[in-house]
Amino acid sequence: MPGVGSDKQLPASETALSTPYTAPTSYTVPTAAAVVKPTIVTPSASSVKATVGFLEKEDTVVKKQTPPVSPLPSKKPGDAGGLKLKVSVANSPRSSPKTVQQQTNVKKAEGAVGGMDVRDGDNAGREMAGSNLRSAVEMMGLEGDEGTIQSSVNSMKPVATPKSKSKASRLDVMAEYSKRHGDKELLNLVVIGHVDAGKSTLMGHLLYQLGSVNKKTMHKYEQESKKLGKSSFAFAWVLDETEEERTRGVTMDVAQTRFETDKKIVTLLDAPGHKDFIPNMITGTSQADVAVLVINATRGEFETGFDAGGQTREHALLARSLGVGQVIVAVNKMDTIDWSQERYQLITKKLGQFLTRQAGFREADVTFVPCSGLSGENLSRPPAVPELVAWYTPATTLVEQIDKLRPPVRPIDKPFRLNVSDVFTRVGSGFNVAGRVGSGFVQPGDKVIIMPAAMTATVKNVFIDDAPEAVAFAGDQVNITLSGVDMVNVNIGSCLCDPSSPTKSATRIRAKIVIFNIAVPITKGFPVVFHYQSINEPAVIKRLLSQLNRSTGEVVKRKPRCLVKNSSAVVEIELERSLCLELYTDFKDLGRFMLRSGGHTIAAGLVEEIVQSKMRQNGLS
Ligand SMILES: Nc1nc2c(ncn2[C@@H]2O[C@H](COP(=O)(O)OP(=O)(O)OP(=O)(O)O)[C@@H](O)[C@H]2O)c(=O)[nH]1
Repeated sequence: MPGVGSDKQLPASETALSTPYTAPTSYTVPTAAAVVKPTIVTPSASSVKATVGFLEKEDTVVKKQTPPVSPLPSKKPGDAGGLKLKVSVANSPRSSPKTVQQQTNVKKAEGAVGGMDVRDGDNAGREMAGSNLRSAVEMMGLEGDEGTIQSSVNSMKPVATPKSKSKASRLDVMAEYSKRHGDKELLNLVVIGHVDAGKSTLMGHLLYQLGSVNKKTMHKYEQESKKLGKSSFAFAWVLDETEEERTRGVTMDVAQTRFETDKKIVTLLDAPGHKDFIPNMITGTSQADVAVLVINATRGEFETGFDAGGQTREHALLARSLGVGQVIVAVNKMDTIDWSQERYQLITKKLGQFLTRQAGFREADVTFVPCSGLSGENLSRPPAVPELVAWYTPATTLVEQIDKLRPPVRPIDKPFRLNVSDVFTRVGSGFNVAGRVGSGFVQPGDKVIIMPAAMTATVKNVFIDDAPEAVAFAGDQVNITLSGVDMVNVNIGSCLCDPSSPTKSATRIRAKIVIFNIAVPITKGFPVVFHYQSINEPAVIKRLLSQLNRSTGEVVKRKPRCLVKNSSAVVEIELERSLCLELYTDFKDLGRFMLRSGGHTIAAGLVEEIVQSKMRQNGLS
């Protein structure tokens, strides 16, 4: 079958490094039609406990750029859901689809850290999945066991910060919040997995089965993909929208859309699997509550994805480190192995051990589903293939598993934060920003401070899925019309925040990090790429302050000379330019970051302290 199991490689010319840094952008196609209103859920005490600290986060970039000016493209008939958004870390104007070159600029940034080419990774980490990783993950408060999670994060419990009183007086926010808490729960779900595992096909087919894509559009995709000799990618085209993605059969950006099940309204983020686009995958995953990890069950292909160099482990570890607490493993392409129970059991056993023992997921938060994205078996309808029905009992479909996922706690009682993922003008409403509300809530009429420019602006309108709203809460993807500030003061990566509690802008931070399975130890001056939300920024590990016991977090050595694989430490990191960052103790979901080097993820970290802050440097304000 075409495409099955092929390891898609991009031509070298397209992955070559040439420019040192790219700012993120996003691509939004809101529409008045088929608007799906999100429902915010107040989780039960048990779900709160089980999801300590695992909340979605926001895009941030600190890079001066000319804001693109473009009207919003209109929705195409048959597009899934009411909103389709491409989230990426490339620097194209928001209204243009990403090109391979733009996408690979991310990699260029990594290769050019500190003026040093670290692409080949000779001095960088190789594999994340070390045998001792579990204890490292535990130290980060990511331990699967609930009790241990609690004790691990006790020392860094978020501090409740007061919400803006002026806002609360204008609208009974909690009443509004409860009103929106309808029957359906809102979930942000990222689809991850090794390249070619079938992520886009699986989700495209699911969207089709759920009626989010009409027959006419699907027929069009079938015809057009056939013409290109890529008929097996027809369902993937639902999510892979750009010409480059379709002709190459490679997802490059994170595609965002929505679908509804009986119990959930799901914001779906389809992440790229190719290793060149890990920064984009991080962007998407940092906004997710839960994940579907897609596995290619084909003989030899599961092994390739799971073994050293495959993205299965890296994606799972990244997701866990970025706060995703629940994962559904979709064991896909079961049709290629004749629905073999034996093979399914082998895969679920190996992955189950890895996810719970090394990646730090709780056993109860890992579920498995056998399916075929291509044939549509066991996605939204109970299986009918006799070979599967024979042993898969009781049968649970992918949608039923999604319905069982718990929504996270939305930090609406925290000060307002929105990291800007897009800046644009809109016909009829003027200057807009897009992004996800990271914490708190926002209403038309609110005054906000834009950081790091430190400018005040007024919120004129708040839109969710292109419909005006009286208030938007943490977790909502919004477009906000601003007035009282010049557009040049707002960039992708700027943070809109509550004037009574503005965000911090950092150039140097103290952070607790867990180091993955790196090949070369980290020493003072080690260049890294700092990934925070949707941005990536060159940085340097300036000081190694202490090495920690991976299990207890106690200091075992002060001022170590180097940090080896699978260890944990407190370090000082200097950022090339200032970033709007949050402390993990204040905003647990906004205080996490990843470090990469040489194209590999080498560590996950928590921001403990802003050591140095520069508000106006490098033309950022
Ligand atoms: N036989 C079979 N082929 C599948 C199945 N799911 C996907 N494929 C094929 O696998 C190939 C890759 O599918 P995609 O959906 O593009 O995979 P992906 O994981 O989204 O790829 P990237 O995002 O680029 O990593 C296509 O040729 C699909 O038709 C399946 O369940 N069975």
